[in-house]
Amino acid sequence: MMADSAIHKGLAGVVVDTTAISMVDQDTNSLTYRGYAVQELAASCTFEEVAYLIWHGDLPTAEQLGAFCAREQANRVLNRSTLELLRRIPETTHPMDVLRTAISYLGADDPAEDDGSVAANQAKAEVMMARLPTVIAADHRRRQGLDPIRPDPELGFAENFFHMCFGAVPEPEVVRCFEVSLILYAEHSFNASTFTARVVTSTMSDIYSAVTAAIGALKGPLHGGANEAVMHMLTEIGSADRAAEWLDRALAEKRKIMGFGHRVYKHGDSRVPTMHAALERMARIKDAGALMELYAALETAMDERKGIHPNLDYPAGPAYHLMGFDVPTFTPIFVMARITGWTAHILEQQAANSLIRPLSSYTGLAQRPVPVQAQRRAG
Ligand SMILES: CC(=O)SCCNC(=O)CCNC(=O)[C@H](O)C(C)(C)COP(=O)(O)OP(=O)(O)OC[C@H]1O[C@@H](n2cnc3c(N)ncnc32)[C@H](O)[C@@H]1OP(=O)(O)O
Ligand SMILES: O=C([O-])CC(=O)C(=O)O
Repeated sequence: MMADSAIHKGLAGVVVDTTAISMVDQDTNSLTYRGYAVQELAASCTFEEVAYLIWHGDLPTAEQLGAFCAREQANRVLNRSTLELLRRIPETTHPMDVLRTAISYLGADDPAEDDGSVAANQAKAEVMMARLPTVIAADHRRRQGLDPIRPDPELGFAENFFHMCFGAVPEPEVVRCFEVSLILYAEHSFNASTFTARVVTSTMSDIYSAVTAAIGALKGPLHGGANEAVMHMLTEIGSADRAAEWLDRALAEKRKIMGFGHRVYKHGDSRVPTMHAALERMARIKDAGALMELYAALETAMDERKGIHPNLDYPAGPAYHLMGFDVPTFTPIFVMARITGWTAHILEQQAANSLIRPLSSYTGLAQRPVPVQAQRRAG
């Protein structure tokens, strides 16, 4: 094969493979999952329906959805050894590291014979989707010195997460705002964490290794970690009247403004209007006018100074804060949703695999002889 000697730093603009899972179109500023606009899915579907769609290519019938939800509900409970593991992880550990460890352990603890088949990996993906919220909620409660709450099989995926975190399910509008965020976070083509999962899969490694690596990639603040960083930033700024001055200083210090900019969307993130509307609903419910003024002031100042628009993490961070989650839970919630996209891509990569191994252009020293030992030791 002929080598392409051009350097594509960060693989920007490089098309590395095909996918039939989602389409991110920067020209029309749109995002579709299996051909459906994400805004329409967010308006009328449950997260469980969207998960099924991402995995199977079509929305489920009532019968398919019933069977899928029954499996999800049955898979939620953590076994004793996983609970023991969670108790032994230091309390100072970031929840993303807790999740990375938990998924890695789930793989080690999986009694299934790993034949790597589509059916086996689909079943493992379902188990991860069902168990991740239980791990995240147990860890959320541990930070407050509270015992875990068992999942409630009578509740839907989103409702059950609130139940396991807080021991209560809030009003339906809050649950719906949360569910909308999960739908928007579920899938986004070849983003850094999904690509990481595909790289690991391309070596014919196993699904748990691919998801563990993807969690590590998502944690960084240039990717999923930005939803936590947004909340820290808003807290640091404090109030709307300080936003412009704070931004000028941050830009002068060459800081990256969290929740703004995107590798693909240069005219605004397709998911932001839907998540912004959910955030506004949350702000009305929680009477959070001051936070919304600060949010708008920073957005306006960033547009005026740099012409850079918010990405999904900008409205998602404050929305999760208003829902009552502590900041370290924000990126794990992203994982709860993106597990669907990651595992769909792992299955797609397996179905038409080619080892992912790009080239690099060497800039180090020219070849030179290894000095004899006496010369080496003399320095
Ligand atoms: C769900 C998600 O993962 S969405 C992304 C979440 N991440 C963030 O919100 C972190 C903040 N954003 C960023 O760091 C970037 O916008 C990224 C990493 C998301 C995208 O980066 P890239 O595609 O590499 O854009 P790039 O860094 O080339 O930006 C182009 C220019 O805009 C500037 N820019 C882009 N985003 C930002 C930002 N958030 N704050 C300040 N300047 C920015 C860059 O400094 C660069 O300026 P320059 O040409 O003067 O050097
Ligand atoms: O696509 C990206 O590069 C990042 C992103 O928005 C996502 O993963 O949801």
